[in-house]
Amino acid sequence: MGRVVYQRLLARARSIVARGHALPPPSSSSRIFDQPHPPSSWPWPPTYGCNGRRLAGLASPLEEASKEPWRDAMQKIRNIGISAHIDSGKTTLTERVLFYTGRINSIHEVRGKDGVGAKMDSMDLEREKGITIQSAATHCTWGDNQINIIDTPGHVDFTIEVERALRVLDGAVLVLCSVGGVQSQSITVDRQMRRYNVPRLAFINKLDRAGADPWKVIDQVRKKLRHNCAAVQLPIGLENEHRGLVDLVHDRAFYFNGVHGETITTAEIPIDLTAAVADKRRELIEAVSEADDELAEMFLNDEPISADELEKAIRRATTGLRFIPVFMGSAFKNKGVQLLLDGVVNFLPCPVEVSNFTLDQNKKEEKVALSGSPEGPLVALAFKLEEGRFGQLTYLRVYEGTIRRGDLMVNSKTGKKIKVPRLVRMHADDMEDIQEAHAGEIVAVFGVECSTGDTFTDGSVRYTMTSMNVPEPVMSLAITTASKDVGPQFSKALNRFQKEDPTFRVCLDPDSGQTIISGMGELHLDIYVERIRREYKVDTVVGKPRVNFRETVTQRAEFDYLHKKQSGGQGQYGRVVGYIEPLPEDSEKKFEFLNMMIGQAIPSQFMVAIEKGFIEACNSGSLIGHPVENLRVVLTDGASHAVDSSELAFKLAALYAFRQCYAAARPVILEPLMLVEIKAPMEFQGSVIGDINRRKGMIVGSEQDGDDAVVNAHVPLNNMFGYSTALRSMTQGKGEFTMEYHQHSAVPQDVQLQLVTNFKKKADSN
Ligand SMILES: Nc1nc2c(ncn2[C@@H]2O[C@H](COP(=O)(O)OP(=O)(O)OP(=O)(O)O)[C@@H](O)[C@H]2O)c(=O)[nH]1
Repeated sequence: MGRVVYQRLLARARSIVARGHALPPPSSSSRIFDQPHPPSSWPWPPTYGCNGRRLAGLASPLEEASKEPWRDAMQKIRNIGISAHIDSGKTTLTERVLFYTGRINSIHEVRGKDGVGAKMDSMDLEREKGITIQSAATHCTWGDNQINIIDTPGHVDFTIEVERALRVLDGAVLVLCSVGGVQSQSITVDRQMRRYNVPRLAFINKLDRAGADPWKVIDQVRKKLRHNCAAVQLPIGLENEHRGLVDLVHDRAFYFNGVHGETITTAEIPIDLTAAVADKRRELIEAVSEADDELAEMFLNDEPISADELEKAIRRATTGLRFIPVFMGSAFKNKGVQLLLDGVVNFLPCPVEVSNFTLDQNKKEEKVALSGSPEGPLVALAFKLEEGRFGQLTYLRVYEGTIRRGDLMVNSKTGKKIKVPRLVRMHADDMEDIQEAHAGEIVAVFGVECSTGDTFTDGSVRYTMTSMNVPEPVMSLAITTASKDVGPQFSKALNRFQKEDPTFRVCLDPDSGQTIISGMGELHLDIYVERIRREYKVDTVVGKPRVNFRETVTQRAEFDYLHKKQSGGQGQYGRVVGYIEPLPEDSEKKFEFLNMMIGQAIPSQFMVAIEKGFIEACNSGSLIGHPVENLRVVLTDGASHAVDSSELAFKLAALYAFRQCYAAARPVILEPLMLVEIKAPMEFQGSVIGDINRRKGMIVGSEQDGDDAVVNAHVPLNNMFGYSTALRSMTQGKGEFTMEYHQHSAVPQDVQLQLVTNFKKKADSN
C-alpha cells in the first residue's frame, strides 16, 4: 500500500473512531459469571469465546482447509511457550493458567510461604532458588481447546532451554514486567522468537507493583524491539488500585473476583476511562491497519468495523508476524490471566497455520513442506532429552503422522529402528500414559536412544528436520571428585548432563589430565556442580572458572608441506599445497575446506583425511592452545606416491602444514564479550560507569528509568568474575545486573602478549 494512500486511510480511520461507530457501543448491562473453578463449562459470552467455535469463521488458512475433519481437530490445539527476562513472572503466570484450566487444584507461589513452590518449578533446586532452570512442558484445556505450554527459564545461562522450546512451538507469550519493561533478556528472547518466526502476544505483568506503567513498556516494545504492537486492553487502576481491565476490542470492563480471581464480572466501562478507552482503541485500530490491508480497506470505504472484524484482523496480523497484541494484568494478584488465555486461542496459530519444512535426505536435502496431517508419514523431532525416573525421556514434537505405543520408529540420522515402549503426555514432572499422539502434539517417549535434534519417521521417508541453534559455551572450570571411589557415578552424571544439555560440554585437559566442564556462565556451571552433588551424591572440588578463548587468523598464509617417512616397512608420503585465510565476517560456518586442485595430484580418496587433519589442527591453536575458528583452508596442489601414500600420511601432512603456516597468518586471540545491563539508583551511576571502564568495558547505552540509571556495556567476560559482589558493595546492595554473551572479539595486544607468555611458561614447566 502506498504511503499517501495509507496516510489518507489513517486519517479516515481516526475520524471514524472519533465518531464512535467503528465498534459496537459499550454493553448496557453488567453480566456476572459466578462460575466456580474449574471452568470447563465456563459460560463465556458467545461473542468472546475461549472455545474453538470462534476459529471456524476466521478468514485464515483454516477456513478453506476445514473440509478435512483432522483440520477441525487441529484448530483446537495451541502449542505455546512462555518466555521472558528473569523474574518477570512466567512461572507465576503458568501456575494461574494451570489453576484456571483445572489442571491443578490450588495455587502455590514461587518461593511461597507454604514451601511447596510452583508446579512448573519441579526440581528442588528451582524451588529453593526461585528460578526456573529447565523448561517444563504441560498441557491444559481451555474451553474445548488443548493448550500445550512450555515454561522456559529467564536466566540467560539456560538459554538453550528457550532455544529448543521456540524451535517446536507455534506461538509464544512474551512476558514483560510493567516496572522493568523491556530488559536485556527480553531482547534476547525476542530475537530467538524472530529466529524461529514465532507469532507472539505480549503480557505486561505486575500491574499491581509500585511504578507500574504499561504504556511505557509498550513504547519500549516499539522502540527497543521495533515491533508494531498495541494494547488490546486498558488497566482499571494501577499499583494498589489495580482492579480490572477494559477489553478494547469488545468494549467491556472485566473484574476478577473470588479468592483466586476465578469469578469474572463484566461491566460497563467506568465513566472516567471512556476518553482513554477511545484513545487507546484508536491506537489499536491504527496499528492493526498498518499490518492488515483488509482492515485498512474497511476504513477507506467508510465501513463500520465490528468487534468480530477487528478481532479477525488482529489474528491475521498476529499470525502473519506483523503485529503483537499486548495483554496486561497481574499474575500474582490473579488478574487478567483468563483473558490472556482467550487471546492465546483467538490470536495465536494452531499447528496447521504454521508452515513447517523438512529436508528430504533421499533428494539431496530438498526442502519438503509438511502438511501437518495425522494421516501422513510420521515426522517427529526430538527436541529435549531428560533422565527420568524410568530411564531416558525424549520430548518429541510430532509434525506429521501419528505415533502409536508399540509402533516402530526410525531414527533418520542413524537409520536405527526403535520400538515405542511407552508414550506419555507431560505435566511438569508428572506424566500421563497415552496410546497415540497425532501431528501437532508435544509428547514424550521412554527408552528411545537418540540425541537432541534427531528426527524420527515411520521409515517410509528419510526426512530430517533442521535443528536448533546451539550457542558455544563461554566459560569452563576444572572439576575433580573429592574422593576416589565415586568415579563411575561422576562419569554417569557428566554423561547424562552432556547428553541433555548441548551447551554443557565435558573434555579432558591434555596437559593436566583434569576434567574440564564448559557452559554458558558461572550460574550454569554452579547448578551442574550442585546437581552432581545432590543427584549423584558426588562431592567435587572445582577450580577457578576461566573463559573460553578462541583463536583466529587475520590474513592469508601459504603452506607447502611434504610429509615423508621411509624408515623400514611401508613409508608415509603426502604433500599438500595451498593457503589458509579468514572466512568472511558474515559467514555462518566456522571452518571451511575447499579443494581447488586442478588435476589428480592427490587421489580424491585422500581428501577426507586431509580435511580431518586440518580440523584436528584447529582444535588447538599454537598461541594459547584454544580452538581456531573462522578459518578457510584452500588446497591448490599436492603430490602422492603410488605405494607410500595413505590416509594417515595425508592427515599428518595437513596437520603439519597448518602448524607451518599458522604464525604467518597473524593469529589473534578472541575472548567472549558480554552484553551487561546494570540497573542502579541514579546516585550510583558514576561509580558503576567508572567501574565498567576499569574492567575495560565499553558503554553502549545509558538511560534513566524512574529513579534508576540503566547502563548497557560490552565487557570482556574475563573481567567480570566476582562482579555481583563488587556491584553490591558499590551500590549499597541496590544495584542489579544481567549479562549475556554478545560475541567473541580480539583481545588487546598487551593482553594477547600476556596470555601467550603464560601459556608458554605453563607448557615449559610441564
Ligand atoms: N507484585 C507482583 N509480583 C509478581 C507477579 N508475578 C510474579 N511476581 C513475583 O515475581 C517473582 C518472580 O516470579 P516468577 O514467576 O518466578 O518469575 P519467572 O519469570 O518464572 O522467573 P525465572 O524463571 O527465574 O526467570 C516472584 O517472587 C513472584 O511472586 C505480579 O503480577 N505482581
